[in-house]
Amino acid sequence: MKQEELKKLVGYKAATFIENGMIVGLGTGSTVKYLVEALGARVAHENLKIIGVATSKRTADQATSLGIEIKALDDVDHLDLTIDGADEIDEHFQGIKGGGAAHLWEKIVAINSTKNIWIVDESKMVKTLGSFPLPLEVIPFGSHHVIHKLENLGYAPKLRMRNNEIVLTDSKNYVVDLYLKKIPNPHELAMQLDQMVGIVEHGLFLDIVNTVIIGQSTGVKVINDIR
Ligand SMILES: O=C(CO)[C@H](O)[C@H](O)COP(=O)(O)O
Repeated sequence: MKQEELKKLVGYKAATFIENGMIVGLGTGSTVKYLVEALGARVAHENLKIIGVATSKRTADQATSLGIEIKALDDVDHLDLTIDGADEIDEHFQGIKGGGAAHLWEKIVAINSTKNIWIVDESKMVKTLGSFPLPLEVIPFGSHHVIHKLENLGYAPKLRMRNNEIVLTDSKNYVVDLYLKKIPNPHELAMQLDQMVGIVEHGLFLDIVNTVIIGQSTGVKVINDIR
């Protein structure tokens, strides 16, 4: 099966985890796009009543266009479940997110959610994190100094650009990707990055996910009760 088909498979599978009455965090990315598509179909044809909280403007726009009610995070008092994609997941189910520049909102939604499900194709499962560049959301003010400090630490930072323009997040911040190759101790790195002024949030999602749905060429694998 092609990667795109695996993304669709897990997106559609994840939509079946959503129950009537739930308040659901909706992630961002090309895999989540299929989840939202499937959820829109359930809302339209099964009279499913849910409220979605989107982790990006892109997801909010897609969900709204399909008739899914979207509320701002501060307009709900809890989230039952959040479903999101990931860029890498290691053997301890720690993850890297932010390939789509949405990890700040994604993390805020995730940590306010009772349960978190990640949906990935099998290429995202790795032994050790770090092949995927680690995204940081960085405040524009003083960002060159932050990048310089990261260079001095040997973290190979690169300001994310697209079509010769600096990429801006939904909060109008920059994204700096760290080309680390390997992250042997994600908790240690997360603590260090948490303490650096100017970095709003990093893409290490540690001890967050409860269920991972993996699209494999042999079918869908669901790993439950991770934590
Ligand atoms: O973290 C994310 C966006 O910030 C995405 O969830 C992650 O990049 C995976 O995206 P895709 O499903 O397109 O591979």
